[in-house]
Amino acid sequence: MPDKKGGRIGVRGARPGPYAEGIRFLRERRRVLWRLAAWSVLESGQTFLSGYALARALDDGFLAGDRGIGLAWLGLAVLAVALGAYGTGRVYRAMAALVEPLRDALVRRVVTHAVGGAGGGRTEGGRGGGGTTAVSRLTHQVEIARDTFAGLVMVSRSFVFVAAGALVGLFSLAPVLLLVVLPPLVLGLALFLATLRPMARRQEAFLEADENIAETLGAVASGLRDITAAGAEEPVGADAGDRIDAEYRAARALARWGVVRVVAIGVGGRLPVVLLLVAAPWLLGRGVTTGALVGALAYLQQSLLPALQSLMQALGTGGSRLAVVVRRLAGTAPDGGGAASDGGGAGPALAPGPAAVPDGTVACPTTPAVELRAVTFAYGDRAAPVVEGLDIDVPAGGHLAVVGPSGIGKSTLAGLIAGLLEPRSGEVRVCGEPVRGSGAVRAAALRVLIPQEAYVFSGALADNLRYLCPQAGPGARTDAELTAAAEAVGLDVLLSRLGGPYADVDPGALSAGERQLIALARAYLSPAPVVLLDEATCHLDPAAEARAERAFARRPGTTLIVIAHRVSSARRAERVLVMDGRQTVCGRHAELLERSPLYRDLAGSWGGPGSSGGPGDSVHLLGAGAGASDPALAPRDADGVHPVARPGLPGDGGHVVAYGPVGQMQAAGDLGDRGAFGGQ
Ligand SMILES: Nc1ncnc2c1ncn2[C@@H]1O[C@H](COP(=O)(O)OP(=O)(O)OP(=O)(O)O)[C@@H](O)[C@H]1O
Repeated sequence: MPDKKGGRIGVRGARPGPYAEGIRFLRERRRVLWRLAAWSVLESGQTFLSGYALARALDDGFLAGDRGIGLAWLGLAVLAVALGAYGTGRVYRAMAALVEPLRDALVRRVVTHAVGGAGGGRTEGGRGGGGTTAVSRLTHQVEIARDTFAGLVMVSRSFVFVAAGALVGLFSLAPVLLLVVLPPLVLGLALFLATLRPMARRQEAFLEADENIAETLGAVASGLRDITAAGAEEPVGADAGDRIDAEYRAARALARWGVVRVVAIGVGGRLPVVLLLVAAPWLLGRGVTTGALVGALAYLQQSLLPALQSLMQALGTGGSRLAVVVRRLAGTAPDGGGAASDGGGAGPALAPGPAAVPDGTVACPTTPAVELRAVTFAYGDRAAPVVEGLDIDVPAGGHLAVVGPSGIGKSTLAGLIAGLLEPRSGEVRVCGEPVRGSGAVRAAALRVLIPQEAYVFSGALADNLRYLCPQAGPGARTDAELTAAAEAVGLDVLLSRLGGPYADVDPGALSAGERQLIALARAYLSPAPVVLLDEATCHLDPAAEARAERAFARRPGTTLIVIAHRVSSARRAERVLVMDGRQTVCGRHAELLERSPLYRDLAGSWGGPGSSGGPGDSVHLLGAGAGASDPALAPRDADGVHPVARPGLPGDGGHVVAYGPVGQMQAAGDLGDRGAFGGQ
């Protein structure tokens, strides 16, 4: 909305939108447009004569017994066709003068933006591969935009001039013909125009659904090992099925509007013919000649109907495609954002969002890095929930250990965070991205899950290690980085023994622990900032496990969640989540030893009580209703620093475990007969 000073509220000084730019582009090329129009008149002359000459040839020539006149009129029509063809050739030349500058302008913008983006810190120091890929992808889109734009201009122009030629011809033959032809033609056109907007929206929805499928299947194909390892075939299959269903629905909605469009073509293109035939006696009675009737039919069948069909086809599909492509290009999002910003063809290299930190690991742009909100999950509709009403916040850079008896749901929790399992209710986010639905692919790129079963494939060790890294651009790993990662997680001995990163590995010849080390180094090298280790070190000895975990804890920008099977793992973590159904609690190791009988038992069975908490560690065991009255929690809640008690959790089964910033514990519960640890 323009404001009183003539600017635009909120966008003063901003770049004009793509459509405004399009209009300006055309205005600046008025001369080319006039040239186009002038040559198009030759085409309309041909249309005019196609009916008029036929009518005259019949009425004044063949029906009047004068073949010479008849043939002369037909000859004139043929001459007009030749002239029209010449005009069409000139139209193409004028068209080049219109569309090539458009292409140049779009390419200039894309390249400028990509180069600027590379300099703006969105690519990792010195690596330009992602920029090259993005530019190549976008210049391809520019070609699509140019071709589609050219097609639209050609077809719209052709319709206007053909319609003008035909209508002038009908009027010249007998004005009363327009009475029969014009109403259905106008009605059909109006109906078609009314379908444009809704159909464009459906078309975009369909394209988006289609891209979502491609994206999901791409992610599934590249993550098959993870999916199999985590036993997530069913939910992943269900997710892909949902997307296929969504595309099916989008296709049906599009098809419904397609029916309206067919009706529009019928009304605008076919109905005039029928009406002309039905009204023939009436028209003949009003002085319309046989030749004029045949000429009118020729106008309808040979000129108007094909022009109308081409227009509808071009505007219907090409218009929507152009709108999508132009919006992406105008957004100058090298990922091809816009409708497909949820991954539609977006390469990770220049994707908007998290910035790359120096070592190529993506930094979480948000904290908490992992959020669970009132998450309830069960394996099956009638099964008892494994996780119920769970809230967890793990701050970016945090280190959480998850412990609990066998079968309590630790791997399930890892699967939920990784987005492999779909909660019955609640929401899971990684670095602010929902792990299911629209943000799933982005979230998947932000986390890496290493399960207990380490998969190593036959081939070069380097290929195994780079398996989760992009080939080029940010996150692509040099040989030196491979060696450094191997050193960090404790794979260095094996690496030397095998003969370097390019030595072949035979998975069968490796021990379970060695395979785990390779999987750990692979996760270490991935650009994902959130690392989930689901008993991924269980085959390592305690010292090797400690070395690997410490490596991840020190890895820049990393949020580490370890499903622990040794007390030493829990002791190393900043916080420990003790999964115990409704008695799930979270706290420091020392606090939990004091407060959680289960944790004490686990620690005991693991072989010792471990260390005690340091000074300043304190614990709030919250009994029924304590959340509201606990003085330690009330001010935080009031300040909105952290959500605490959640009375709205489903049923009475909810519990809240909130893991605040490092060095600060925040927790409370919707307690009832349950408890949660909190401390600060
Ligand atoms: N794919 C599945 N289908 C049905 N039930 C499952 C599935 N995976 C796990 N469960 C059940 O869910 C519950 C939690 O299992 P989960 O593997 O998450 O526990 P866990 O704490 O990781 O166990 P462990 O320490 O033994 O690995 C168990 O009762 C388990 O039998």
